[in-house]
Amino acid sequence: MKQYDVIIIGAGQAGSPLARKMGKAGKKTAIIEKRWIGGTCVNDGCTPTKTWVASARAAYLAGRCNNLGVHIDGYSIDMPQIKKRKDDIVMHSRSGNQKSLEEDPNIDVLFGEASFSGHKTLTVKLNDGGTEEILAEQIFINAGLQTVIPDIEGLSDIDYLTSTSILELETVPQHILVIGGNYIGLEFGQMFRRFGSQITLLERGPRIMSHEDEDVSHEVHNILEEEGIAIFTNTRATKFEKNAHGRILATLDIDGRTEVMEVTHVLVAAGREPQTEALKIDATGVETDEKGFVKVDNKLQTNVPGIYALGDITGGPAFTHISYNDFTIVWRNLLMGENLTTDDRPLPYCMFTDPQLGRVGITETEAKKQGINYKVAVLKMTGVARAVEVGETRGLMKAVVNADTKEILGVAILSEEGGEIMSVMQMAMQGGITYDRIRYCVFAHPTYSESLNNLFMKLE
Ligand SMILES: Cc1cc2nc3c(=O)[nH]c(=O)nc-3n(C[C@H](O)[C@H](O)[C@H](O)COP(=O)(O)OP(=O)(O)OC[C@H]3O[C@@H](n4cnc5c(N)ncnc54)[C@H](O)[C@@H]3O)c2cc1C
Ligand SMILES: NC(=O)c1ccc[n+]([C@@H]2O[C@H](COP(=O)([O-])OP(=O)(O)OC[C@H]3O[C@@H](n4cnc5c(N)ncnc54)[C@H](O)[C@@H]3O)[C@@H](O)[C@H]2O)c1
Repeated sequence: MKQYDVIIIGAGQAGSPLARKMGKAGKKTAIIEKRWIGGTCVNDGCTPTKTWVASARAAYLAGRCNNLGVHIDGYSIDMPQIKKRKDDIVMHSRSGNQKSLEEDPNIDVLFGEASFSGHKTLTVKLNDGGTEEILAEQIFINAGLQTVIPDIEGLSDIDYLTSTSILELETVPQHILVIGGNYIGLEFGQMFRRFGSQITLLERGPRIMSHEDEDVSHEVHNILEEEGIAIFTNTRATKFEKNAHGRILATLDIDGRTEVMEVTHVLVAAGREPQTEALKIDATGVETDEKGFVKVDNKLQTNVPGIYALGDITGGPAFTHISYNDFTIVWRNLLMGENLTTDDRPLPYCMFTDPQLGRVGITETEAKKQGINYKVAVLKMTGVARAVEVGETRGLMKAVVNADTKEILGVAILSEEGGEIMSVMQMAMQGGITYDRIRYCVFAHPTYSESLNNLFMKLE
């Protein structure tokens, strides 16, 4: 059995940078990856999807540039080229990541699936064949999530798509039924609508994006419908079958009413679940919750000293920047003697629909629930000079503030580059800048951020 100082399971957004830091610190390190270096974000998450969102936006702009007085004869979608551009960007990132790990003499990269065979021992079923037994005092689990496949009659008999397999398409599907009305369903739904697919989207809850405020989710709903996406809420697919023409017949329960719909493709976007089963984690005594997420304390250590878990597998918010922040906490605590925790870290995120939804802090619903004496400011993008000038007037800016202290508690920016505007607000929130100061802050004209003046003037 080969002994290491450190073993890392999963080369995702926390595992890869942690391996590099451990190797650099002279620790004999093994990193085990069953698929590709870089994990979900680089290979089948953020990077490829945002690359495709950019192509889809180009199509959208081409379709409406007449409004700006620019006439083009028409445009067409070259899906093989769109895919190749995405593949090139992914490969560039993946191979750069892999090279940086393989170049370090202290790091062994093992391609295979890891499972625990004992307290701090692992068996790696190598992708090339054979197995390897390894052990270490310090083990870091960064195994991430996988798509949840709902238990629906006939689903396993049709060739359904997931957020991973859809990225291999070289043709534009005629009609996609999307199951799930949150990040993955909405980003892919809008993107493929812009590539030319007919999109029908099902959400089992009463509205899409159920964790956002109702007015925000309503606005996104309207924007997507305006682009031609059919959205059914309170709806579930109950059965799938193939007809004689090879098309898919989906039986839907739409708010209690049954309807059969013919589609060509089904995209499952109903959530993601932890990849703990294959890890055989029971052998270690590490505790997981009822869904299989690894339980950790605020320094990301499990109940077994020396075994840590980072990123999505802990059940925290499933975002790349959170996984990366987990890495920075563990690395600085263990190698730089710091005493950092996950307590009170901000949670910004951005949904890359167009317009984007940039979000940080609490929603109005949460403020109400917490009994805070709050005030809300809302500014429609039609009232933002920059938005009018560039012709991007869909969406709104919303801020929730503490009425007593003037503290900014949360914002939702649904606008072009909403993620960037949200980040300006995040900096203010972290720096303790209250809304009354932003109201009279001098911003360059005419930028989107300048309209934060007007947003907070709504509170006068
Ligand atoms: C379609 C899509 C779009 C997304 N877009 C965004 C976005 O725009 N912004 C954002 O912040 N987040 C986005 N996310 C979420 C983001 O990708 C994840 O939060 C992030 O990748 C999590 O990183 P991680 O390090 O925790 O896990 P991962 O990146 O999933 O890495 C885990 C790695 O562990 C490996 N592994 C698992 N089990 C084993 C095992 N037993 N043995 C060996 N290896 C194993 C896996 O193969 C994987 O490579 C998106 C996700 C998806 C699916
Ligand atoms: N821009 C981003 O940051 C980004 C983009 C994509 C994914 N992600 C991450 O990936 C994770 C997974 O995203 P997701 O959208 O797949 O999952 P999700 O859990 O966020 O949303 C799934 C949606 O599907 C619905 N649903 C579940 N089962 C259903 C069914 N049988 N029929 C109809 N609707 C059903 C749920 O009510 C929910 O609205 C997210 O938590 C997010 O953190 C982030």
